[in-house]
Amino acid sequence: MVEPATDTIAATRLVPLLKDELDIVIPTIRNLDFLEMWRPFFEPYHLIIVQDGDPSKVIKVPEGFDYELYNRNDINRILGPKASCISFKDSACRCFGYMVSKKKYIFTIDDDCFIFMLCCVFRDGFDLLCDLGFLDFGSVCVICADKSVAKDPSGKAINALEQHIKNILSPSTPFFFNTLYDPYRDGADFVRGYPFSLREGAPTAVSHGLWLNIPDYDAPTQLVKPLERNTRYVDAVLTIPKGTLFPMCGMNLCFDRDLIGPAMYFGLMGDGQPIGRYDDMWAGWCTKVICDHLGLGVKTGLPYIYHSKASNPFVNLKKEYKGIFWQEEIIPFFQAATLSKDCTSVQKCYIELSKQVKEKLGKVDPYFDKLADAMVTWIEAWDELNPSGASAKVSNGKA
Ligand SMILES: O=c1ccn([C@@H]2O[C@H](COP(=O)(O)OP(=O)(O)O[C@H]3O[C@@H](CO)[C@H](O)[C@H]3O)[C@@H](O)[C@H]2O)c(=O)[nH]1
Ligand SMILES: [Mn+2]
Repeated sequence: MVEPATDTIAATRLVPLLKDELDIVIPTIRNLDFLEMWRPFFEPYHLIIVQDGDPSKVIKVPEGFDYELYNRNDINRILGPKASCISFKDSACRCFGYMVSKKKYIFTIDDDCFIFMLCCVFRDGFDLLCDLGFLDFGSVCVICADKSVAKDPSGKAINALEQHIKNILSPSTPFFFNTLYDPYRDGADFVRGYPFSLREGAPTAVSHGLWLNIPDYDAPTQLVKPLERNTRYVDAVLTIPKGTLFPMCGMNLCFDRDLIGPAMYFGLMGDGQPIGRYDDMWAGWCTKVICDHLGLGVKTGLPYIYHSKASNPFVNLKKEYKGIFWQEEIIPFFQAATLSKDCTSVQKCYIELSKQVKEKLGKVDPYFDKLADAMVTWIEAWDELNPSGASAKVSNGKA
């Protein structure tokens, strides 16, 4: 058993921020041994595991974690006919976890993502990861190849979840760009010329983290640059300006469920669908349009996680290829999308958006007709499981 560095355990045990207000959602078709690496950070939190693929397969959850696990049979049982809006055989299934959660915040992470400072948290983390087949022997930490404990500028071991929580609990600046990045971080502030009337900022709805080692590239880029690894750790958190879309990746993502949860539908992907790997992208485009409309902020940058496994670029190309040309029509659609002023809730915004998808993207491909209908089903299911006014303090679901 790999012993985590004691100072890290102590550091993480001291600050399990939002322990009872945040759920960690993990989509998986693999095993969950990766949780051992995250134990000091994740053990205090409730996990919602969405098991994709064959529901008869038993997914073993390491001892000591508080979790609920849903497979396809559970999704069908809970949602009935509305389960048709939840993708099968695609990481898009993770959005079911957002719907069944009872908490105010969600952090979602893939099962091949690690604390990128592996050797900084677990002296022998690499050996265990190599034993588990996640890494080739001889890998070195992408940041501190000498395997010393790397720290952030304040000298603390990096805690990805804590950074997301800091991002989400501090305001965003979507209306005017601050050139010194996030003005609410220690050691930064608003620069000269920044209007004082805007310094209160906007509520942050989304914190979008990044990845070291395997970057989240599309299949063509993966094919052209199979050996490219991201080793650039940029110590910055940025608000994505109002009116600007971005490609949201679901690998390392945190959001405020009360502020934007109903917009985080990851679409119809995978089995039986003409497209895959555009789940998080679709959710990100809908989310950003709605955040802009409601005056909410979206941040990107820290924290980084270490993404260990590249999915197969040829399989990815088959999943993505329609998306690669459809997105040349989808992006202008979202860039031009406007929501009426009586769209005062996320649900109303989302239903309005679904009507525009049907009207304007339905002519691109009949798939978007289906997707628009699924967007409505998603909201119906969300409202059924989350009757408005339900207390955010309701206890966790069953394991
Ligand atoms: O059919 C599936 C495939 C995978 N999963 C789980 O989803 C995540 C991501 O899977 P994986 O790491 O294999 O894929 P990546 O290409 O690295 O993922 C990136 O692309 C996006 C795909 O839409 C994804 O959000 C990004 O992270 C793992 O946890 C798999 O276990 C699944 O549930 N069903
Ligand atoms: Mn991956």
